[in-house]
Amino acid sequence: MPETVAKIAVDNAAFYFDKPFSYKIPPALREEVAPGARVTVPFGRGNKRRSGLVLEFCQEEDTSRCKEIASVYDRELCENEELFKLVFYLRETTFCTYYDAAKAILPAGVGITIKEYFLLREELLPPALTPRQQSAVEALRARRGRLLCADLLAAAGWKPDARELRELLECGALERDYQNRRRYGGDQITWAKAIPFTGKLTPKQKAVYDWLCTREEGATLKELLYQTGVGRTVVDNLKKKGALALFEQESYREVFDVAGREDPGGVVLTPAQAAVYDPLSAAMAKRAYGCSLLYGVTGSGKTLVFIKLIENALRLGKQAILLVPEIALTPQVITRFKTLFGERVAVLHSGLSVGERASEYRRIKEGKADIVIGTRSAVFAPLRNIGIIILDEEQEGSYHSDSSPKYHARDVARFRAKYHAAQLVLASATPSVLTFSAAKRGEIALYQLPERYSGNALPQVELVDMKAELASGNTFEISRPLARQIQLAVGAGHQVILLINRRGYNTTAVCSSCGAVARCKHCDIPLTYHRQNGRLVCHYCGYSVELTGRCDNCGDSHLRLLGAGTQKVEDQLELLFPEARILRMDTDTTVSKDSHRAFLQAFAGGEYDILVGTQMVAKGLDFPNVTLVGVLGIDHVLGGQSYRSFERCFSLVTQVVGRGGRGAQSGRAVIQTFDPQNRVLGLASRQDYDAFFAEEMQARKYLLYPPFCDLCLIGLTGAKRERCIEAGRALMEILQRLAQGNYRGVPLRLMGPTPFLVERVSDKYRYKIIVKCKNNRTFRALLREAIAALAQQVSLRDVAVGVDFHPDNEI
Ligand SMILES: Nc1ncnc2c1ncn2[C@@H]1O[C@H](COP(=O)(O)OP(=O)(O)OP(=O)(O)O)[C@@H](O)[C@H]1O
Ligand SMILES: [Zn+2]
Repeated sequence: MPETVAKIAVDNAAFYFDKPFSYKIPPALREEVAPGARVTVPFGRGNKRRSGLVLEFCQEEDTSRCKEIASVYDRELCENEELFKLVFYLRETTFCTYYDAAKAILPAGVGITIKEYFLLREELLPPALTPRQQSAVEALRARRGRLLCADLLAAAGWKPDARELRELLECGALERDYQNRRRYGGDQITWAKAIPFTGKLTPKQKAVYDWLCTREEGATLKELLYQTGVGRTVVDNLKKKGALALFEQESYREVFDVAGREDPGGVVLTPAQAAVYDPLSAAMAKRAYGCSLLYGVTGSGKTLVFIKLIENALRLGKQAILLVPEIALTPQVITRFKTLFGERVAVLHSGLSVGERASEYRRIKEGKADIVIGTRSAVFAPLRNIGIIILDEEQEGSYHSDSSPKYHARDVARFRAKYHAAQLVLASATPSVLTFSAAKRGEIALYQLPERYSGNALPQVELVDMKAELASGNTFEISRPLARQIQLAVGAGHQVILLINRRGYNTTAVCSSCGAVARCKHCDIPLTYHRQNGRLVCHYCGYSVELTGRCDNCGDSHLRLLGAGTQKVEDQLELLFPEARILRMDTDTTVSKDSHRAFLQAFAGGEYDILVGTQMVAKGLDFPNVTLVGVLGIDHVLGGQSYRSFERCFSLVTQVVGRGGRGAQSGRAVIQTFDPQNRVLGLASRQDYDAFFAEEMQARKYLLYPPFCDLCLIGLTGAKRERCIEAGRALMEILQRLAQGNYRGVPLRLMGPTPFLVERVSDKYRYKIIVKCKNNRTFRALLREAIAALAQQVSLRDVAVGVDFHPDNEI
């Protein structure tokens, strides 16, 4: 008799092993188990519990070797056919596992962790026990016969595969037991507070304790670790000694309420804006999929068009998703939309606590919200009846996920818009070359807003030659022309935004005796000095050391700080403009969740004259009183290694220049560079996107880059460099063989293996093979086959293989 089994993909699989396993469905779970359900199953020889995703039901003749599903913990995807289909789409197009795809689609916090215990069965204990078995049994008895796996191993001094442990399991005296724990309730953040203490402390513990004593009300654990540079264990040991207390506290709320209300009907579009709105709203009413690019200069009122389009969607009984590239942008946008649409707006982004996200998710699922605003992952919002999806600043790199699944929000949005027969609108003042070329070829519709709403011209841009500044004796980060403009603007009661393209006080520490740069122990990257905690910090892995001035390379005490960061510029501004009120915003000052909103509100309210910040101040913000924008450190972007460096530089300059002159007064911008003759900067300062686009297309055609081909990066990661290279060479050979065999005729260019720009991160070596290709089903089949063939070579299994179809930083 054939029996129905569930095909299940498990968590923690390498993607070439990610094939469904058959499991029997116990009668008690018949009702609950369905395709899309997340379940726990016994897996492998030890029958350890794993999470898994039910893909489908099947009839099988011989089920004698099938195990049974243990429990069901989540049915989210059973109830949503579209999102379940998205799992398969993500796996096919991004080379992730089924389970990772499901994890990305469902909100964080819906997941579970599985805790593993041992149970003692006294009656089955063998008569004679070894000393270690004896201590294990005693430890179990002390806990009424049930102990966490790890604790039992520690008590007995066993490794997980110890023979003495296996004996007890085999005779049944020990039994494994599992408990699912929902990772919920993340609204809490952990705080630490010093307790009067006189006992002995290690030097590290003492340093932490002394720092904490300076904080009367305590500090968040995160800040404590940042400021003192120690690991969590030091803190835990202090707690054990009774020198500090850890406690949980409710975090701030980011899903805030807004005071006023405004009727969206009161928003009146200009004729130019209406010319964009009319055809798009007509298309929405027709209920057919469409994709368009809204190319509108900074300050042209794209947001107003979004508002009206979304209002129209609601009128048609439909729903909307608005994606923005940065958390920093959400407060302004959310305030605007909440004022207009109130409760109908839900917010989803990574800055929310797990609890907040779960509650917003629920509101969306229950149909209490129809407008979802958020960053990349909000594209997965469980709306059932989407009319429009908008990607604001569609060219931004943050729409691509760097961890598995390495999806691009634009692709997911397209999938969803097609499913719902909805409109997909990509908006930008500087569209990506890819999107603009698609619009030019007529593959997607093109709408333009060439004028600012205010009628003002775009700000006038001045390029300042920093070589000349240096030559004339100004060693400050701020050039004299910029300083003069700041003086004028602040004097007139206007506001200024300064963009600095780095964080930290100084970028690097260099030894003036031997010339060595202070580098991270675990990554091939220089450390960055942070003044707030007086430490050199690795921006890749978080490693940090105290800055002593001593060079690790030669031992001399001649370590000097080089380069300029936000903190240093802030200091110099204070010197130059002692009267001005300065606000610095970067990832270090905005660690706490609510600070973005608080800072931006204060700036909007006129509490500050100058806003200094990293990229987070460059985009999307709308402050009518800003008339001057200064750009420092743009040369870093220009000199970037990516084929998109010029595009990024052009976009960044345009965006930041566009923050000025949005209100009644016109704006000005000053860009400091060591390369004032640079063509891209020249085009950017004239805001000539069309000329830039034409040049860029020529270069890309000549050098073969997107849109003239697709890119694919195959990453090889492992603890040993030689193994990565070896695996890379083997994979190259396999790819070449396939391309000359069954896949003859598939367009393909292979390069590599070469190291990543940063070869080692967190003690792992990283190599890459770059493939220029046509990313379609055939190519992906070839790639799958090649990786599966590589996985056959057992000797290379310690190298992890990953695939990225948007490797913009590495090519
Ligand atoms: N139809 C309109 N009615 C009233 N105000 C408008 C209208 N259109 C634009 N504005 C105002 O003009 C300013 C710029 O608009 P908005 O912020 O939407 O520009 P944008 O195109 O999104 O710019 P950016 O690309 O720089 O983000 C805003 O203060 C906005 O309120
Ligand atoms: Zn590091």
